[in-house]
Amino acid sequence: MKLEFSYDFAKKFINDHELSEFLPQVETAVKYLEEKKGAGNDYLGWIDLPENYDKEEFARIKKSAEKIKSDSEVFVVIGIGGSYLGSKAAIEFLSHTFANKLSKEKRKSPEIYFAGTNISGVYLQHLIEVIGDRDFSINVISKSGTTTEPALAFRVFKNLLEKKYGKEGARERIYSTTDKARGALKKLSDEEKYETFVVPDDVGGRFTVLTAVGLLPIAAAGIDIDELMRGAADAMVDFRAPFENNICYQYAAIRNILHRKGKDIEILVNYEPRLHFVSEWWKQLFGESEGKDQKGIFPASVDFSTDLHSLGQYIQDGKRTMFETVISIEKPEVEFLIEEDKDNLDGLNFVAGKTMDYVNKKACDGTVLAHIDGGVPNLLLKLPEATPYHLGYMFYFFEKACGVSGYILGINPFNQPGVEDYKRNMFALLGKPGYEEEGKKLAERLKK
Ligand SMILES: O=P(O)(O)OC[C@H]1O[C@](O)(CO)[C@@H](O)[C@@H]1O
Repeated sequence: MKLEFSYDFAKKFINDHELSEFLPQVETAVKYLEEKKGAGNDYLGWIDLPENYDKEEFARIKKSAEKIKSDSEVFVVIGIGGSYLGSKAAIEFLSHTFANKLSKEKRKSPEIYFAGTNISGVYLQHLIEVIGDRDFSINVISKSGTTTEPALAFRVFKNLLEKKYGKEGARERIYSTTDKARGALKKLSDEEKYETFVVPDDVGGRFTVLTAVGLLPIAAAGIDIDELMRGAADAMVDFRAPFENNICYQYAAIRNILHRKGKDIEILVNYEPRLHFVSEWWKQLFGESEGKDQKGIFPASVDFSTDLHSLGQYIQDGKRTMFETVISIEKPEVEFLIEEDKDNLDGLNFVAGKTMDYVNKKACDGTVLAHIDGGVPNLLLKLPEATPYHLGYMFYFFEKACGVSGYILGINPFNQPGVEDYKRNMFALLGKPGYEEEGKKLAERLKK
């Protein structure tokens, strides 16, 4: 088993005939995607990426990762949105939970931190303090090269590197991932002769995890990127199957059927902290792809059992506008045994001799049943284990499901016009040349 999908716990909410009646819409969406006939069809490079990628660049990624591992105690990855979430998801999912806190010998790769994901001076200052006087390298990732958050962070770390190692030395420690021909970062990278990797033209930011955008940081974390790609390649083949054997299309269909019944929110649920950033990646993938033209399922996420003690009440009992997709990992990496306590003051001796994972899975089963009883359909995704192969497989599963689902919804899943509005306002308020008039109007509105 590579990944299992079941909608048994949504059947109470969907009549048998609905799925077969929905089939023509799925088939049209798939046709749009595979024949590249739909809106945004110039951004479909991710579809055959697992076999059709730049092998020379892939080898260079591995070589650079080895260099980073050998000459850096700290590696700072600078990027935002699709330029960081894929690698962050993979690194968190596949590494030791406290990797940055392990000794160098145990870690076998640098401490990895992300920057350019916010506009916080406090965050930057604290990260600089964490690096201290240790050797470090950076990977600046930006397709446009002008996104404010990473551009500001890059200024900071580029200066820091140049002060510490001189211009020549810094050049050896700056890895740049950007457009192959255009943009501010490409220009600088060429001038400074940084080791440069490409964000392909036909792959939008949120679909770039299997390009250099995701792969260099993932490889630098000591993760086997061949296995990641192998998983994605298998998914690419498996998810060309007809609907009845294709869990990717089934997932896309079911979420849309539920959406049309008023389930406007999909909550991605996990029971393992290592999945937290997979959810963050998934939220950008679906949110930026589907939320447009005043339509779309709102993608949310929770970390259970933690959030059962906060949002659990709402999910069980609040407005009935949501469904859940639960990801579980079948085989835990660690069998953590619960011991007998002679006083048994907490009354938990009845689980002594069981593993934490056993209890966790019972919490999951119990919650799924409680939530469907409360009117929340549950979809289940079972991942056999936390390996690069299975993650690559799941990344591709979600990417293709997102493309199909977006076309079912009747939007262009591959653009993101809405994210420009806040940027325009921010630039105007900051007094960026060319935005003066707009800036005055906005300042007036803020006074009221
Ligand atoms: O790689 P860039 O150009 O810095 O963009 C980063 C992110 O910003 C967005 O363009 C919008 O905020 C995302 O789609 C993208 O993932």
